[in-house]
Amino acid sequence: MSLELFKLDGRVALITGGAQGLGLVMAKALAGAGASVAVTSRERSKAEKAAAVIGESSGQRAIGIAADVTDTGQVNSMVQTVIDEFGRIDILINNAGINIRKPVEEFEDEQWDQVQNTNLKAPFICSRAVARQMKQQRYGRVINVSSMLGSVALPERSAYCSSKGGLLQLTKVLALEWAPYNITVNALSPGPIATELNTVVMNNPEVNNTFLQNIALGRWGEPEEIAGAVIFLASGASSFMTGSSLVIDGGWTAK
Ligand SMILES: NC(=O)C1=CN([C@@H]2O[C@H](COP(=O)(O)OP(=O)(O)OC[C@H]3O[C@@H](n4cnc5c(N)ncnc54)[C@H](O)[C@@H]3O)[C@@H](O)[C@H]2O)C=CC1
Ligand SMILES: O=C(O)C(=O)C[C@H](O)C(=O)CO
Repeated sequence: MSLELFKLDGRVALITGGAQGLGLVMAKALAGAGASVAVTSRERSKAEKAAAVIGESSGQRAIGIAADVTDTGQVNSMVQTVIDEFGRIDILINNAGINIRKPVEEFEDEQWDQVQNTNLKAPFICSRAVARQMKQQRYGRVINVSSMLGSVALPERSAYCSSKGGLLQLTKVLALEWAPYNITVNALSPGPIATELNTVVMNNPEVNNTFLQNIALGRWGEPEEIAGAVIFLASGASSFMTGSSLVIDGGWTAK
């Protein structure tokens, strides 16, 4: 056994929403382990800027692609661009996600749909889009970024918790369907990590305090603290793991 198990030389990774937050950290981590990467954002300039930063810091080839992951046509062309540019696609990280927090009675249908389309439907259509290439290669790693809130509930997060719980189930079904092709499908379930998504929570002293009381380690996670887990799930080190979820929550769910 050696660290070779974690190396990603020659692998090609696609990270949705990879221009900031956890997506950017994961893209940097995979490039640091030897992978070529494609990062996507709805804004071309953001995607290309992130790719330039990743390429510079890792020495690996990195490209930025503009795509809205809720649009099937854009997703299919995003995947085709990766295959045209790199000749293959080994790792898909379904990372793009949003949250809308409000009581159920105040939720509008469009807001519910927006959360479900981004957090649950998009991982479905992105995974479907890479399936043909990964099956041909007889190799693939799909990583769905779910959440601790896929299994733990919090008030005012009806759409978010439902979407992330659904994503854990989608992960299992894809794992079963694609196991015969040597494609593994796993979820990453982070707990509270200090990113833009959580600014509103961190800036509310009362809610922030409740969060800190629930996190056994007593602090928010830093985005870089998920890097090791994503390299594990993307590499040969996790070869016998599929249909599972890796929880990185500072001990919240252990309480
Ligand atoms: N930060 C945290 O505490 C946790 C985050 N997560 C999940 O991690 C993922 C990344 O979140 P963060 O980096 O924290 O948030 P973030 O808000 O910094 O990043 C989310 C990214 O998704 C992109 N995105 C949203 N809708 C999109 C669309 N329709 N098409 C393309 N891109 C789109 C955004 O532009 C942004 O780049 C999300 O799925 C989130 O639910 C899960 C558990 C904990
Ligand atoms: O509490 C919220 O609201 C969040 O958005 C929290 C994180 O995004 C999350 O998924 C924690 O697991």
